[in-house]
Amino acid sequence: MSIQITKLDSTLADFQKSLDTLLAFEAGTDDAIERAVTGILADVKARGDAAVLEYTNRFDRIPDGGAASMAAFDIGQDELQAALAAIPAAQRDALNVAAQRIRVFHERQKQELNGFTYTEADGTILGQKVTPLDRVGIYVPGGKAAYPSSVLMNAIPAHVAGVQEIIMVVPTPDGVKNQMVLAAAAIAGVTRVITIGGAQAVAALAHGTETIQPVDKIVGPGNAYVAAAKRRVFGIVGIDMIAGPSEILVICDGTTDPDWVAMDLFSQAEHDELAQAIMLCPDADYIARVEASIEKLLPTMPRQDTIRTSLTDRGALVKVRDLDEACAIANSIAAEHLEISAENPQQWADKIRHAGAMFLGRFSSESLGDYCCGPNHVLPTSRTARFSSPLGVYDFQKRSSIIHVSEAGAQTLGKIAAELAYGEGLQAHARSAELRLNTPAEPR
Ligand SMILES: NC(=O)c1ccc[n+]([C@@H]2O[C@H](COP(=O)([O-])OP(=O)(O)OC[C@H]3O[C@@H](n4cnc5c(N)ncnc54)[C@H](O)[C@@H]3O)[C@@H](O)[C@H]2O)c1
Ligand SMILES: N[C@H](CO)Cc1c[nH]c[nH+]1
Ligand SMILES: [Zn+2]
Repeated sequence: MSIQITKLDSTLADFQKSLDTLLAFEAGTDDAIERAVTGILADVKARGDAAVLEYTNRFDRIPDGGAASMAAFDIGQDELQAALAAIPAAQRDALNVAAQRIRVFHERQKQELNGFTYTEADGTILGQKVTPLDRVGIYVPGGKAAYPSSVLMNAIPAHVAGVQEIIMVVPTPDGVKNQMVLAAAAIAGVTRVITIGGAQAVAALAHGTETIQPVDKIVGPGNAYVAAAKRRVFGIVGIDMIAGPSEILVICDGTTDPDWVAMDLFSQAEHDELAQAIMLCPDADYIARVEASIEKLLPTMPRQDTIRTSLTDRGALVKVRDLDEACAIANSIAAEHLEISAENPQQWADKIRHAGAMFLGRFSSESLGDYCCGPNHVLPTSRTARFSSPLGVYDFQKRSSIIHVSEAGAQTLGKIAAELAYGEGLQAHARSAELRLNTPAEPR
């Protein structure tokens, strides 16, 4: 069955409109999903564990009539270690190497984020103290596929930041626990694993229940229900970002093997029917070759229905005037993943301002970044890369300002503060500063 992937041409008058239509998707804004999530959040807040239990039994199709109590969803450290010991050695080795590379990258990130202090001539000390969050919830998606790599990507930066308690939630559809997910949790040092998912898990982490203590922040990707729930609990807890369905944008100069590019597009399309996969290229012949590769390779793919829907609904092959224009379009799309599959990729990367992660050169397939390069794979989607960043150590830390004013400093700063406070009509502020002056000023 041939695939109808959208073809756009940037030289045509209706190009921008067609592109906007293709991109018009916002995670967590579907009305029906919003209504369902609002109900679930309120119910879990009101009824706690009983509601989480009911929703989990129903949405995750827990067998044998469902679990009788929340205890059934808790996975102890023994079970995590047993899973680590039981998985094939090749999987264990791959997880360990990936974990180590992710740790090294995030340790480097932590060094960049250290606090600082400096002392002024009059002895006043100013600075910034960085402290980890106490307790975080990490959401690991598990509805359509299991993601051991997402366990590592969420938990390792939390660990590196110094978070003491990492509570992981992950749904187990049909009650099936993925052993690699449990093994990854053992490697990443997760404190507690609870096999619940969706909006009910987000609600439990945010509000707390009889058996789950509320966390300070919830991080991690998920489907539209998870995204909508995170949006709604923001303020009660912190959230990292809304990381929704995956996206890939490939800028290609037309010299990469077209099979490579086709498979790179598939790699994100296979996540979700709502995933987005787009290629920008100035060479019409090459675009036709990529299309032929898509046709050739799709029947070989196990998840071809998902890929087909994703490419049909949210995929595109775009003919651009040149790579400069490709970079401008890439900035407006602000994709989660941007591959620059071209000679001298750095010259084009210099022109990119908005992308969750950039993969430079034809050997940097996005799939390597998903698993083991080291940088985080939890990335902003739905054009939010314009204002947000990959999940990182900074998401698990906060900053406190340090202000230690000397007596001499209080003389200079007191006069300035008082002047500004009177200007704002705030007497107490002004007097508080003036009382510390060696030569007290008369109240104004
Ligand atoms: N950005 C990233 O780093 C990243 C990484 C991995 C996966 N992803 C994305 O995460 C998403 C994972 O989605 P998923 O569905 O596989 O797993 P998920 O864990 O996000 O969602 C499964 C849960 O959704 C809830 N749900 C499903 N249907 C429902 C309904 N009708 N009503 C109420 N709740 C319902 C259930 O509670 C279920 O447990 C995909 O879009 C994938 O592309 C992103
Ligand atoms: N590409 C996903 C982020 O959009 C992450 C992932 C996990 N496993 C495979 N891929
Ligand atoms: Zn992926």
